[in-house]
Amino acid sequence: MIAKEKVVKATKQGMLDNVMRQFNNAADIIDLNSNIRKILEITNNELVVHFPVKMDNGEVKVFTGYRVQHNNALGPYKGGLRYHPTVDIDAARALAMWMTWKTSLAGLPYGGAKGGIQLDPSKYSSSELERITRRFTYALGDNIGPELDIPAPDVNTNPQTMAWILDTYMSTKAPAERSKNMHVVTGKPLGAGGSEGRDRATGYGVFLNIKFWASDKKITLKDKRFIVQGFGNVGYWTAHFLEKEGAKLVAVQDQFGCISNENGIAVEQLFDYTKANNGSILGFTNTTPIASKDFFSIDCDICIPAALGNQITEENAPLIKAYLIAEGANGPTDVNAEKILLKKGTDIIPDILCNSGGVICSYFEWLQNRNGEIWQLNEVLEKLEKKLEESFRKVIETSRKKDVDMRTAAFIIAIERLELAYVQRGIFP
Ligand SMILES: NC(=O)C1=CN([C@@H]2O[C@H](COP(=O)(O)OP(=O)(O)OC[C@H]3O[C@@H](n4cnc5c(N)ncnc54)[C@H](O)[C@@H]3O)[C@@H](O)[C@H]2O)C=CC1
Ligand SMILES: O=C(O)CCC(=O)C(=O)O
Repeated sequence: MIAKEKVVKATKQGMLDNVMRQFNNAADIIDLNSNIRKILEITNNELVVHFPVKMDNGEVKVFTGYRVQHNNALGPYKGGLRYHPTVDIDAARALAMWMTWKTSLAGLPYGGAKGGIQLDPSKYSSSELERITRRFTYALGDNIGPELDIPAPDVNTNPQTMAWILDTYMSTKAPAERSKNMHVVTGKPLGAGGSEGRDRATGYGVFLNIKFWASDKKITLKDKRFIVQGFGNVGYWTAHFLEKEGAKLVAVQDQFGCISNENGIAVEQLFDYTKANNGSILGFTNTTPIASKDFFSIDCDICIPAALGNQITEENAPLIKAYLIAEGANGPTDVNAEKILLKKGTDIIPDILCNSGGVICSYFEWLQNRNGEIWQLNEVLEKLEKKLEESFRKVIETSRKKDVDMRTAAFIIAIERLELAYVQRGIFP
């Protein structure tokens, strides 16, 4: 049973402080019912687990895992699992809150959750990571479930991780119940109940949002120069679709460093190179290494942060030359940096809209598992585009109607949907 103790308001600087400031800003503008504000500004449930795992050399290590469930007024909790040294309770709280706003904005029947394990996966073998994931799943027990809380991939987790979770979770159920639990996680490999298109869904969604934005501004993406921070699932697929549209990748940053070429970096070749180079972009042909601190000041049209939170700060925001920031990552821009950017006329497609293609496709996977259906790739991508376009239009319209930036508009839509749910249920008329 998860402890029911509710968390106090954000006190630390960082992602939690950021998401709380974003929430309070929108809640003030719509004069959110004070009772509903009390519910939304804290998390429903928080689980912290310490679990032992035997390493390849026989040593036992104890790991710390988290799952924070922020809100489920609109449906089961939903959100990814991150394996990274920066994962802690505040990071999980912040990321869980963003999931609540994201699923609400997308019109999905979900709430928000997030979690993960505090570790550096590059230090462990594949079989160690499998054992860590399986023990974590046992530790989470029935605090996750197909109609309760549905994890998915995030930083340093992938379809394989989801398949281990599925297999472990199913093994705890009676044989006749097992196949009814396929939708306990999404982002699974195709052979293990995954959906066509989930691999590319987040990056495709980032790309589509950029395309909708460009079409709204009556500009074309051909020959536009873009930079990407993070060349993992989200960064790679975003770059893939932008390149297909005729845009030019001029710099990339990952955890190992930063490379640039103003004449363009070939996305598919870079992807193949990273696969053969332990995931690193460094040393790729025809590129110049540059200092990571200079990444955001590179001359370009579009900047796509697709790695970790709080990357665009008060320090580097004034140096950014891009006129559009498309947030592939969750929480990449801190609130003070955003003020600087908006003041100088930079547009920002906010994370809860820009990267929502992933969770929308997860919803499609969940529906397919639940209903015993298998959809074709084109069907998935068409449905995804339709949903994303609806969200984008709503955000643009609200932003114009209320004369607010796109993030504030997105938060207003998300919070108002939750407010309506509480009010209509008669809990807080
Ligand atoms: N995978 C998904 O479907 C979704 C992911 N996101 C968000 O997108 C972001 C990236 O996630 P994924 O692509 O799934 O992760 P990933 O694990 O596939 O890739 C992460 C990338 O970020 C780079 N990176 C890590 N630390 C860095 C640093 N300090 N500086 C620069 N680069 C760094 C890594 O080298 C790697 O290229 C995260 O913020 C995640 O929450 C958002 C929605 C859905
Ligand atoms: O696909 C999902 O359920 C959630 C993905 C995620 O963690 C996110 O959107 O940040």
